[in-house]
Amino acid sequence: MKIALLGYGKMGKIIEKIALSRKHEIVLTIDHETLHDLTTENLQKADVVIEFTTPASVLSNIEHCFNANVPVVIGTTGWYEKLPEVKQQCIEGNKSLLWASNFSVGVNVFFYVNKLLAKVMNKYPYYEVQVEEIHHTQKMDSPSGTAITIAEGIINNTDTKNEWINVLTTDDSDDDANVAPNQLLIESLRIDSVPGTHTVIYDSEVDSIEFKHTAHNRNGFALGAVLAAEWLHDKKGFYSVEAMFDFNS
Ligand SMILES: NC(=O)C1=CN([C@@H]2O[C@H](COP(=O)(O)OP(=O)(O)OC[C@H]3O[C@@H](n4cnc5c(N)ncnc54)[C@H](O)[C@@H]3O)[C@@H](O)[C@H]2O)C=CC1
Ligand SMILES: O=C(O)C1=N[C@H](C(=O)O)C[C@H](O)C1
Repeated sequence: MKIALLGYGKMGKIIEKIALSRKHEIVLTIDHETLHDLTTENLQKADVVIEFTTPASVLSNIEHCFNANVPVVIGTTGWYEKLPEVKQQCIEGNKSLLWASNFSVGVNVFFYVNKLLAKVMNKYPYYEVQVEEIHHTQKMDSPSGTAITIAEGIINNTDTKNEWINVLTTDDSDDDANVAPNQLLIESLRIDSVPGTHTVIYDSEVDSIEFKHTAHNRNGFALGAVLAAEWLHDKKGFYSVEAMFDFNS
């Protein structure tokens, strides 16, 4: 497959390596210094685009891909309030887009089990639930996209929580956040070069249950993004990565 990479930072560079190892060809690479090459003509040299950039640039990148009529896999986080609008544009225009807050197999298994766990814990409301995420200090958005997906998995499967709130800290201090009973707290920590750690904690007076995913590096995210591009390139429509990881079959 011919792949265009939008974003050539930490993720773009690993995606390139994995795509080449799977015998794909990189026909276009764009970062903030080569934006002049981001043209419809250049995008149309690719069978599929993989986009890992910034919350500020993702929407215009999606528009470029839709205009060029090239399927696009979106890894960028921090723009999800626009998902309904983008979905509508994609479906009405008969375009192709797949997005994921996290492409790794391990995290997608975690998403699946998180929902089952939330259903079970809903029977025991004396456990208070919260989500913690830890990422490197260069991360632009908080909470992480992954933490939002985890929080939505809990909210949709519990009677006590109907919205999440976020508290961002740069140290491990134990300041108590002001959280209403209907709110699910997402605590975000930014530490050194952590690739991504997510924990769901159910705490009661007598015990705690912790469910945790730790990324050791970024290779799992990158492989998942290439697998998503292979899955999407001949399809039309708007997909989340759940369509690719069908754990029910
Ligand atoms: N969904 C997933 O599995 C994962 C998502 N991410 C997300 O991917 C995004 C990128 O992450 P990193 O690669 O770590 O960031 P990074 O900061 O290392 O790289 C971002 C790249 O985007 C480029 N860029 C900036 N503006 C651009 C534009 N208008 N067009 C094209 N490129 C542009 C920059 O030059 C840079 O090369 C973040 O939003 C992050 O949260 C990161 C890892 C996994
Ligand atoms: O910015 C990152 O690095 C990551 N971003 C994604 C997110 O916001 O969830 C996925 C992963 O955790 C790494």
